Amino acid sequence: MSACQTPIIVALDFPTREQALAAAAQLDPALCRVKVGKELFTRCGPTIVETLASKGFEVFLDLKFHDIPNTTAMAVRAAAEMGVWMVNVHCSGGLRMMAACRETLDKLNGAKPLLIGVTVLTSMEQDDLAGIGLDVPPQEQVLRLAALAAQAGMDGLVCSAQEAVALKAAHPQLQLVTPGIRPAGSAQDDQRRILTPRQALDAGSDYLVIGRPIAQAADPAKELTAVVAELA
Ligand SMILES: O=c1ccn([C@@H]2O[C@H](COP(=O)(O)O)[C@@H](O)[C@H]2O)c(=O)[nH]1
Repeated sequence: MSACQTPIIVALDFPTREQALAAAAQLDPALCRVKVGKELFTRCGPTIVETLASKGFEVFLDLKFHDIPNTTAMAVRAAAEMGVWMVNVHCSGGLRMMAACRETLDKLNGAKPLLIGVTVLTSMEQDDLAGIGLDVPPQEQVLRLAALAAQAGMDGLVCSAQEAVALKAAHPQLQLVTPGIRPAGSAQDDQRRILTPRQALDAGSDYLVIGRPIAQAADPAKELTAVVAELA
């Protein structure tokens, strides 16, 4: 049973172990989980996950695996054996790839991470999709990938909170993990499909991924407390 009482996941996108741990030291594991992504993991490796877990944090390993079914399933198994709380793969790897991950996790003994499929990155809008040959609105592509993820038995999706209402209607069993969260007044940065924390929760998001607005703030604890208050 998690000690965390909120849906907030803080993205620790830092180039060094010291910076990530300094930010984490200002966060309370009762108020948030943490996310280790490509930059921090590539710099630090699995020990950063172990250290954050030893400090009481549940860790979302956000490496967005995307490869052939066997390779992806073995990567997911390695993440599970690391003890992470959540792991993800790209839905665009296809049904057989996601099903291989599901099957591999189901065969493991002990606690298993939540297996989450990434739909359309929250940094992308319709023009970006057109650029890669997908001339459809983001929500249409998200729903198409969500149907595949549901068929594969995934636990949830990474999507924008802007798609949460439609996704909860179509697939109520899938947990929605939503980056692109911007408290009112925060910089949009490279994100495109954004909502505020309150809007995201009201739309049906289960977990809110927030990086720069909390982790890179002068006072991360204060920013986290403000988001917790907005959600109360
Ligand atoms: O569609 C996606 C999938 C993952 N992310 C990750 O979430 C955080 C968001 O950070 P912010 O600083 O709040 O923008 C970041 O680690 C991304 O890699 C995403 O933004 N969108």
